[in-house]
Amino acid sequence: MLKAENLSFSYGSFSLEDVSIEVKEGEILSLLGPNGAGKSTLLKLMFGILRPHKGEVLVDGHNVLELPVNERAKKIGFVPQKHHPAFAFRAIDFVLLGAAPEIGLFGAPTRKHRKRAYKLLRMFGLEKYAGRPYTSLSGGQMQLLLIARALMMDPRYLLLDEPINHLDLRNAILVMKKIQQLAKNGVGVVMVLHDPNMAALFSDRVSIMKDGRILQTGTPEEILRCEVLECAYETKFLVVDDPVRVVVPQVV
Ligand SMILES: Nc1ncnc2c1ncn2[C@@H]1O[C@H](COP(=O)(O)OP(=O)(O)OP(=O)(O)O)[C@@H](O)[C@H]1O
Repeated sequence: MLKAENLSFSYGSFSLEDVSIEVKEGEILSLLGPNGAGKSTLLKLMFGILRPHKGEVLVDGHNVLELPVNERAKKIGFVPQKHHPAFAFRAIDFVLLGAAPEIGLFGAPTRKHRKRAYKLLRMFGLEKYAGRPYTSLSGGQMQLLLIARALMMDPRYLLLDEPINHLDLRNAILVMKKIQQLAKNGVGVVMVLHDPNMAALFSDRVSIMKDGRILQTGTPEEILRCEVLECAYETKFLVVDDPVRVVVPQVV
């Protein structure tokens, strides 16, 4: 279980207050909420990049801040929202960067690391791009590569910040299906999404945030309702349930 318990944190004028969420192995939890609600901040707290002023993050019972980097990387993988590589790594070398906590600053990847990196490229259908510069890949391919990099240490939990941002629908579905497959293989996933319909299709549970707080957590059916969405986004919505739940903003 990856568990954030009563987290509080602030950056000057913004504060996250008393936030608790948890995800089990094999479960997908989506985080929704308007811009600036604190979703990315919550993921960074869960990964241990930020230190909460109050509360703690426990991964399988261990405080995430007390784990050595190498141990934490075996537990949690993180895919950040923005990525600007310093230079044009080849796709295979970019994936190998995910093993850095194990390799260390002065070490070199072993045969085992290379084998795993190629296996991940194959898993995402990217093996033919292994030698291509990361920066020459499409948005969807880059997103898959970022996820592959986060999987190098075979983590039990994956934190994904807007994994389908900027992707067309075909690539978005491709990435979401890969995430679903990882969850079927036992990985616990927390992902930030902006599209409630993707959350409805691919999540076991949804948490909705506003102003640094969790408004509500529940099944997609419990959360993706007009009252909850209108409270979070201050916009009118239409929710249709046939044949699947569809959320549409009301524009008239
Ligand atoms: N490094 C920082 N220093 C100061 N304020 C920050 C910093 N990072 C984020 N913030 C502020 O904290 C608040 C929450 O930001 P955060 O990125 O967590 O929101 P979010 O819900 O992920 O937003 P979005 O959907 O736009 O990505 C915002 O008001 C943001 O401006």
